[in-house]
Amino acid sequence: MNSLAGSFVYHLNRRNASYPSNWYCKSGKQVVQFSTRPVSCSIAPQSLKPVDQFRPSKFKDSSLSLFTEDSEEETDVLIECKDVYKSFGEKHILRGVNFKIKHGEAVGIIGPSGTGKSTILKIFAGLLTPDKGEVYIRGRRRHGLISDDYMSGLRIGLVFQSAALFDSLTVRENVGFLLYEHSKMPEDEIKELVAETLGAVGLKGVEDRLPSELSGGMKKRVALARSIIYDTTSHTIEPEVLLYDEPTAGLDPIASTVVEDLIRSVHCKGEDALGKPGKIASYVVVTHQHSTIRRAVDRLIFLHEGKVVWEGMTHEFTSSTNPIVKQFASGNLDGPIRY
Ligand SMILES: Nc1ncnc2c1ncn2[C@@H]1O[C@H](COP(=O)(O)OP(=O)(O)OP(=O)(O)O)[C@@H](O)[C@H]1O
Repeated sequence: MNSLAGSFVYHLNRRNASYPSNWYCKSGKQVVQFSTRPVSCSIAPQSLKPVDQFRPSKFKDSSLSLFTEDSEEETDVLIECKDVYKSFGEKHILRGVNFKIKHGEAVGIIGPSGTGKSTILKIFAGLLTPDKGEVYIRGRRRHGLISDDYMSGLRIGLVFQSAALFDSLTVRENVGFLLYEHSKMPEDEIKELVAETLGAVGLKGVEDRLPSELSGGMKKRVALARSIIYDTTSHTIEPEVLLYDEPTAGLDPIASTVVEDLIRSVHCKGEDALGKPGKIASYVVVTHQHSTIRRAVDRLIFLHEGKVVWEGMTHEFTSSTNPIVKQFASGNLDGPIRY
């Protein structure tokens, strides 16, 4: 697994794609670690609609690539990969990846190690560019990096494998980081919002702790809180899509269940720990864990040797007759997947 140094909600902002390695937040504390600016990409402030009423807009700008078909099915598509290729030097990782994720879906991307699952998430987030092929987000072609001007307004949250909290900042400062740094919200409102957001992920009374005083599972929940918090005073909408890279890696089975349920709870079809409807419209989880596959997602996309080899509903996974899926599901050493 490739893990990035910084990881949370990313602001896609062309002017500030990177920070110097020694970097200080407003409070004067050194937070370093970022090679890439934390972004909470915001999809153009549109009229706020409940997520179940949302349909992607059509754009008139002819310089943007659009879906050519105008069917209801196409307008429901949130993310589309069309024949995406990506190599790192001689390593040809993605070799013609095609799939669509619809608005509102909870999708898992699974497959053997090194097959390019995290690479796909990074392409969605604009941290990497495909060598060939196209990625569309809400019908708008993602040409390049987080600097994509026209993607301004798109909110994509990332929760990476390591919680990647700033060690020198308290939980409150970590969760409220973007608001302290980039919003005009008064500090007491941020404090209140941070407490509420931590409550939504089932964590109360830990605001003044440092990350070193938390368990692994708690850190992941703090990272999740950091990715779902947003400036309630601005016109931007809540995160459109959250991308989770191995959110349960390294957790014991019970801590995994807590995180899996949490992922469900912040989805618009769920209910958070405070009993409120979740705010995340759609999410994509990259995982190896069977419990996460079963519990946290509805549909699966199976990647092998750089291509999608199977797609299906989660309940179809264990009964699939596809030899690659069968081997992966059973953990058998014999089969088409070679290590
Ligand atoms: N920036 C990079 N530079 C060079 N190689 C890279 C880079 N990013 C990824 N790779 C390589 O690409 C391959 C795919 O990596 P990726 O992390 O996407 O796989 P994965 O399917 O998520 O793997 P795992 O399940 O083990 O986490 C790996 O061999 C990795 O070493």
